[in-house]
Amino acid sequence: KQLPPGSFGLPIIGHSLSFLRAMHTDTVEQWFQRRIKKYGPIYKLSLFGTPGVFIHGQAANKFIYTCDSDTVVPHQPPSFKMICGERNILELNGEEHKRIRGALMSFLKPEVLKQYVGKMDEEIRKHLEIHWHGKQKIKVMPSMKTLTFNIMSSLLFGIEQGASRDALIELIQQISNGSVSLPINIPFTCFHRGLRARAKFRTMIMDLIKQRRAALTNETALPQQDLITCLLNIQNNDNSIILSDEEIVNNVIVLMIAGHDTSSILITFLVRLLATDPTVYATISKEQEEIAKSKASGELLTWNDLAKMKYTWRVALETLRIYPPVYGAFKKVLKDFEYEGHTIPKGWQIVLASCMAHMDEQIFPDPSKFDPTRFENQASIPPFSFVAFGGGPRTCPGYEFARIETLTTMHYLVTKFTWKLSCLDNFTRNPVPNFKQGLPIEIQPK
Ligand code: HEM
Repeated sequence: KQLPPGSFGLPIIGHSLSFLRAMHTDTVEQWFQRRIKKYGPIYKLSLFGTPGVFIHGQAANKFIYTCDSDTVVPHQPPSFKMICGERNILELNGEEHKRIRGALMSFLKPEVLKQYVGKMDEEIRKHLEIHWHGKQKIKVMPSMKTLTFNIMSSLLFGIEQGASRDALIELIQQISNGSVSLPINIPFTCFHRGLRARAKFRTMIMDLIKQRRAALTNETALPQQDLITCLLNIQNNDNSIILSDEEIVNNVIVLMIAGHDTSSILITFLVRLLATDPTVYATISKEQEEIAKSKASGELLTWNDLAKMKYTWRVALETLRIYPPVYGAFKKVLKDFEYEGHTIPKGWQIVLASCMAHMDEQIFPDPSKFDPTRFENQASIPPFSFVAFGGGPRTCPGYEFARIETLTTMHYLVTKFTWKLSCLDNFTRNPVPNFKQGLPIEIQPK
């Protein structure tokens, strides 16, 4: 067998410590590049106790994202399955994955989500009214995390502001921390807290399922009122249910984890960018003010308004190119395969640095330059080279959801406030970007 070049480093520890250090200092790209110089573009390494192969680039993205699920599947830490549940979208493959994904898309597709622009708009205005108006200083990152969490609770579960929602945010935080922790179930560990939070969350969602099922039977709920109602309402051709109640619980947990951290990071980077790039600020401001002028006072944004925010979305995509919330992916090898003349053995993991393609100067000339015009003609960007939302059959199903909440939030921030950075806050990766001080800004109403 022609295994890739490289080394597995220290026994058990492998390269984990220096990799984690690179994540913390957001120097993962340089970390990978040093080894590329030494071993070439494909090399073996050992991370978190598992041998693996590092691959990157547009061709590698295409190969992995479209590889059949008998050969390569997503690889989550063992704690993820124990806390989120066995039947979540990230653990399932092939037909099972398709079924779950199809069910989630029945709510997350644009045709359904477009009805919810007004609801998101209300959540965002309420949030700014409570947390921004009348304030001089804001920590953007925690504020945006609360906002995206609230939007998700309202749209996915129909849980509006109040005690249940506050309880939920705490539980999801514990579940999220526990899902990527060492699976040691003794009091005071993150994992233990995560398991307890999951049990409480499960009870809450099971209660909601009962209520929504009753409302559907009495015809007091609309079929697409929220994600849970939508999932209960869809059926196979023979009228059998598509998702069991347990599957609904498992997948709602994954949606909450996958959805609220990522969008809040994008919005936080946009706020930072607008404070430091006057040209981008002026152009976004003009676009958003024109839309605001076309609305009556208090009128909610619509799907058509979002379609006019073309420049703002290009800026968001360019922000995702340079600062992708999800930098890469770990995958598990189920059977030996050949890649670029190397054998990748069963049992290894693939460390796919998918977003390294964002800095490929053959595809994105002068890649460090912030240039939203790159996204003027999206069709001209080669497939699998802009992968902030992944690619292939597992492309992020939350793209449209993220687009609506990002554009609506930016509309109200730009038309209602001006701001400047309180300090030059840096971020670490953990594994998603996290501003050390939460990105503090000073704001003024417009
Ligand atoms: C800016 C915001 C977002 C970014 C950058 C993002 C990024 C990604 C990426 C890169 C993947 C693929 C990971 C892989 O290949 O291993 C993914 C998958 C996923 N995302 Fe997102 N995401 C965002 C927002 C959302 C939202 C709002 C939701 C839910 C409403 C969501 C739900 C999911 C789910 C369920 C998956 C797994 C899909 C599957 O395995 O079929 N994401 N996301």
